[in-house]
Amino acid sequence: MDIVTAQEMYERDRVTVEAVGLEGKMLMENAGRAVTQDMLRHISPQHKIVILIGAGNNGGDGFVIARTLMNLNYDVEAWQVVPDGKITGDAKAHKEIFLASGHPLKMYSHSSEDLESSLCHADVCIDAMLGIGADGRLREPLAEIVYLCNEQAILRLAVDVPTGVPADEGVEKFDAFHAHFTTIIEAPKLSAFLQHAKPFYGEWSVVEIGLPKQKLPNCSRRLWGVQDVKRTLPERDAHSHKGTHGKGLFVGGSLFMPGSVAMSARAALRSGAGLVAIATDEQAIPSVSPYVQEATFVELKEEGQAVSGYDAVAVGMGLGRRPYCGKVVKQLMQEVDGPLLIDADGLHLLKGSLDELERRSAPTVLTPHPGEFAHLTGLTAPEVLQSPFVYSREFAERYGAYIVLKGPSTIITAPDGEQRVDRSGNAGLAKGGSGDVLSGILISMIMQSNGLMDALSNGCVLHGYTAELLVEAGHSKVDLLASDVIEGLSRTFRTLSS
Ligand SMILES: NC(=O)C1=CN([C@@H]2O[C@H](COP(=O)(O)OP(=O)(O)OC[C@H]3O[C@@H](n4cnc5c(N)ncnc54)[C@H](O)[C@@H]3O)[C@@H](O)[C@H]2O)[C@@H](O)CC1
Ligand SMILES: [K+]
Repeated sequence: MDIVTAQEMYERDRVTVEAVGLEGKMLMENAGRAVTQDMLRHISPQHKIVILIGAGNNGGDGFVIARTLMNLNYDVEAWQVVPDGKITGDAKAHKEIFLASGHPLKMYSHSSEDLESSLCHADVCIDAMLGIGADGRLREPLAEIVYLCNEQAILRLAVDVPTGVPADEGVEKFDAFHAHFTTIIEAPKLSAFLQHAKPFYGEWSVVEIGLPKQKLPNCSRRLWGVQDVKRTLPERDAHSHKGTHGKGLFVGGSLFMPGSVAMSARAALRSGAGLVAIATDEQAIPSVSPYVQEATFVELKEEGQAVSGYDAVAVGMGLGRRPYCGKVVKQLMQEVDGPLLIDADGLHLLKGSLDELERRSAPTVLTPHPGEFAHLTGLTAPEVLQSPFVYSREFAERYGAYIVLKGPSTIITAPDGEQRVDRSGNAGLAKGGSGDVLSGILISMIMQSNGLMDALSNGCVLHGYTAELLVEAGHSKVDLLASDVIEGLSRTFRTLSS
């Protein structure tokens, strides 16, 4: 499923109207009906419903939704919250159809008392005030109406985008309708994946309104989920041997942080890697080896390691930040001629050798969380969180690297700017060790897949989906450990192949 900016959505509407002749009025009818159908999941015939209708096409959708619900005999009060003169074009046409159908329309005047009393007696409030056309902070009377709605103990449903939420990234502060559920039209907008905007959407679903898929412009962003993994995960060949599934090297771990590299290596094996070697401090080997008995070991040396003969290398997990570790990361960037994944301490140390990153011709994968990405880019973490799509694309293009920007919505970016979003997982993953496990799964996927983007996207979903399955099957989001996710991979692979 594509993920679009407001501009890209307008372009899709334009192409639909111009290239295939589906008129705007017809699209609005489709949109209103599809949204109603979706919202009926949350509405019962006993509910009193208030629908709030704004000036633009989002309001136009509102007229269609109100008419559809009224025709189905639902108890609906439709409120137009802007002056008549502001309603134009397709929205005006649908207002006329609404009125000609004999349905009553209430007008919001300067005093909010009437609307407040209606909201007080309602069970459900549908927000069709503002969609992707929101421009700047909410102006009156919308700001006050949104405040009133958010104050009520009422089920709040939003059409396309909750009023006040910018569709795109880059906006720091806004007031907005706090929806429990949002029905998004055709494609989720960027803000549905931003930490500060996402809560306003509540749970969301997407409805299709008849845009001609074959004619739409290509989109460089898409959502990646379990179905995509099923479609693209390589099958294990019955005639394969351990070499077929790749030999990975994990560089990291230290006397006081032996667990990280151990978990990465074990996660790689659990997700199908054929052979795993670990380069770590000599003193760490006795504590790492019992946890990953299948691994072989090499001693991590200040003067450099032998890096040939591996299909992929990961560095950073539990490596520490001792002065010589920076040299280790630099040496790997210079000498690893296959895929190199840099995580955790490796990312911290990378900051001093970004020129090496730019020089690398083999693929490099960076797996930062927003704090690590902020450190790498010189941005602040709030800046990263406000505009993760644009900043990760800029960095990936500039340095020719793959970026896996981790979070509740993980954004995976290729050097050519292609982006995938994985929103699997749960709060149980917000624990030490999760990143190490993810790195192990990613290395394993990199070694077994043809394309790097599929490998990274599938790895992220496998990690998140495993946490979901574990919480369904008896764990809680509180007790879940990163090591449970490693052991849970067996259930995930079984589920995916059934
Ligand atoms: N053909 C299309 O373009 C379709 C559009 N659809 C709907 O149309 C929406 C987009 O329509 P529009 O482009 O008309 O935009 P909106 O309906 O989001 O709103 C634009 C209007 O809101 C007012 N406004 C903007 N910012 C404001 C603020 N901060 N405070 C108060 N008022 C503000 C403007 O005066 C303008 O009249 C989508 O979200 C979707 O719901 C659907 O009907 C499907 C088809
Ligand atoms: K809305």
